[in-house]
Amino acid sequence: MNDREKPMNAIPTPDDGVSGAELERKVYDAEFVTDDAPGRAPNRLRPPWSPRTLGARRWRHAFASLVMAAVLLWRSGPMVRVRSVAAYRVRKIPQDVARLVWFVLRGNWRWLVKFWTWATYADLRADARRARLAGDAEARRAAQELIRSDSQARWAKVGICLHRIVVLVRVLAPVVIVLWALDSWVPRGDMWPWLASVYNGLDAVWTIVAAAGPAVIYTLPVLLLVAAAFEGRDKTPGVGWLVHPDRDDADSWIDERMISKALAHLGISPLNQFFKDGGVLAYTVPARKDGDGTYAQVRLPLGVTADMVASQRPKLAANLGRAALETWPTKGDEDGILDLWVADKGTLNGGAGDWPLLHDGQVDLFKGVPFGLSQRGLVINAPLIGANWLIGGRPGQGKSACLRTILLGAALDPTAELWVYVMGEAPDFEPFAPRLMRYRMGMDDAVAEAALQALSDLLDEMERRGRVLGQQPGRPPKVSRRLADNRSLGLHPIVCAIDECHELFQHPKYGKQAAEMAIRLIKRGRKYGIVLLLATQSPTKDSIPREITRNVSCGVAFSVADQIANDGLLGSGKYRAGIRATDLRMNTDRGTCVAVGVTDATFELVRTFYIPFEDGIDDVSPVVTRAVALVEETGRAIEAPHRLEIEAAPVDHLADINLVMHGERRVRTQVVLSRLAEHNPAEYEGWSPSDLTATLAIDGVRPGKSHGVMVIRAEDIADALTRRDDSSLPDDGERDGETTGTRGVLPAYSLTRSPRPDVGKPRTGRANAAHGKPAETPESGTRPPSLGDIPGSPGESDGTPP
Ligand SMILES: Nc1ncnc2c1ncn2[C@@H]1O[C@H](COP(=O)(O)OP(=O)(O)OP(=O)(O)O)[C@@H](O)[C@H]1O
Repeated sequence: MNDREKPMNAIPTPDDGVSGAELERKVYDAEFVTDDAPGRAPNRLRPPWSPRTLGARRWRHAFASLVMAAVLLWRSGPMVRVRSVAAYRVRKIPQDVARLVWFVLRGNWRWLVKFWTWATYADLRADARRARLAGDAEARRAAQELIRSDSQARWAKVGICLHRIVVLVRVLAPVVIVLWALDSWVPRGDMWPWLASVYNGLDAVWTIVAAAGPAVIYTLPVLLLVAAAFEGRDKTPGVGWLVHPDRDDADSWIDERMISKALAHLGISPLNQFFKDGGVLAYTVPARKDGDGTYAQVRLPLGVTADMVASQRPKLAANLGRAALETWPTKGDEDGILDLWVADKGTLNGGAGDWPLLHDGQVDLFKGVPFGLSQRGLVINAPLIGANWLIGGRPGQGKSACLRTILLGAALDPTAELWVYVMGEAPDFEPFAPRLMRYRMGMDDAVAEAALQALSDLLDEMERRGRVLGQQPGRPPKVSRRLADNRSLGLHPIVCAIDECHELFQHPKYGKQAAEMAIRLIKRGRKYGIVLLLATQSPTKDSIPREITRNVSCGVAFSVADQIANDGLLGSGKYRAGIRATDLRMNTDRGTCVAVGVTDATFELVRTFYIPFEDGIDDVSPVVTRAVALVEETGRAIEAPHRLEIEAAPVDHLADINLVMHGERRVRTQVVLSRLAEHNPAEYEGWSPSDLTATLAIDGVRPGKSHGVMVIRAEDIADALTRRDDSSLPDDGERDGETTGTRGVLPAYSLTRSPRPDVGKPRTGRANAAHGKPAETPESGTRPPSLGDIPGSPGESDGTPP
């Protein structure tokens, strides 16, 4: 390459055939093309790879990153909040200073008043005055006596104090004088070493006291000022002078002033009048951070109820700068107390996150199953034992997913027995099949019939459990973890879930019976570890019996259309009390529900955990596999476990009624019923007056009327008993050998249940098809592995309910 071909900025090398001097000259003549910033003198001599250039670049880069980070920090949420507070405080400085001065003055005045009250017994004197005006001589004498004794006690205390001071001075004075004299006459060097070190220690203490003295003297007035300002602070609720921002800053927090302001603009006349007259709301719980939001409790003024505020929820939310879903005004302990919880802006939009038991963990059903996050951001453990659930909402809002989460938790308790009935074509529970003892899914009658059979079997099981419990030492009133763990008793938890249950209750053939049985189970099964989980799209009074909605302990409502559906799921009056799933937005708030009965709180706004089972994602099956392994590990079986069969002790209703008459001539039927329930809850709890009438009718007794109320007469019962005893004498041809005790038991529910002639007819529902389990069809001579499958138990032979 000749010189002309070389680029201007090429560096000549000795190989180019130039001398060192030429090389140097050429270098000076050349010009480096650098990418330095314009305006800066080009670094002609330093090549871009020189260490100094690289170092400078690194510095520039570091500086740029630093600036970038500072900008990001400046714009971050917490910084914006800090800035807004700081700006707010700066704006308020003059006002705050004036307030502080006022507080200090008022604080001193309050101290003076307090001292005066204390010194002159002003409060007790006022009591005495009031008593005298009221003519209450006793109270006046008591107040005067109190003043006298209090003043004596006060002077006695002063005397004791003075006496102690004198004693102290008497003891200390000689010691101090001796020490002082010794130190004055004897040089330190001549003293015993221990005495010298005592003096050195005293010197050190004195030096510290001398140094700290001035500091204390200077800080004391400041402390006094702070204390006076604190004493003189505004004590009316809702007034905070340090940190409360205005509406502009409402994104960050809510305080009493903002709540009062928001309430003052709801358009509720008595509330408006209250504020107009200068009223100040009393906050029984001042606004405080509560989970992901703010909670406050307000005592409303005369003429205003919490319901009135709840009905203005959208306006209240707007006044507080929140969405309606983020604002929860509800009735407190009384109608006049408003519980208000306001979510931090936007926090409810996030999901609940991963289910805590997704990858590992086990469940104790007696402690509950994690199923969602409360509005306070805490994990809610769904109570199952002793509870029944009704889950509802508009289609596609997360009911089945919620039911699946609860069941999946239940599956992780190896002692739990699970039954699932899906009254529609939905594969939501297919992956559960290996862990389920009973599973039917489909839209045909056979599934409805199987569900009815399940309810009937659960009722039988309930009776059996009642008897087993009755035989245990101490007659425990309900199943406990300890009893459930005792396999020989068969008292383990049974969880029966019915998805789209309205299809069952509205079934033309089985609906009525299913509803009756479900009601009995819900009312009485809780004690016996039997749990019913119902999910429905349609919680109206036609689709779900009123008695069910009234008696379930846990109601869960996803987004619902109206007040009827809301109260059907959560209980009547909930809508009026401000507990409204109607505010949950369809699809936007999918997976979020309003739940009652799941905690001690009046309601919870729950973001439910979601365990996906759709679009090729299946997080459910691995948990089910784990659950099955757990069952196997504990040596249990998914199939019908052994259950202790206790011979049903024959219940003699007539004798029981006679017993609870307590020898009285006439007893009201209602009283008899409550005494019977007390006497034998397993048998009589849930009995209605018509049950009693029907039972008495068997023995020819009819309740009569006395003073307008239905009563049972002791003489009628005694006659019936005599008649019965006579007719059961051995020489009675017809009833030969039959004693009272062997006449069999009339199952409590038989009064409301009629035999089902169709049991045993062909069924066509699908069962566990995906998992290779045999379909439960009568043709194959099998029926669902039911509680009747215990050897020797009734119904084993023909599959007919007892
Ligand atoms: N907790 C949740 N978090 C996030 N998404 C959810 C949650 N629960 C449900 N979803 C979404 O909502 C969809 C519908 O849920 P799901 O099938 O449980 O509704 P559903 O109310 O039972 O509907 P349907 O009444 O039609 O049976 C799910 O496929 C899922 O994508």
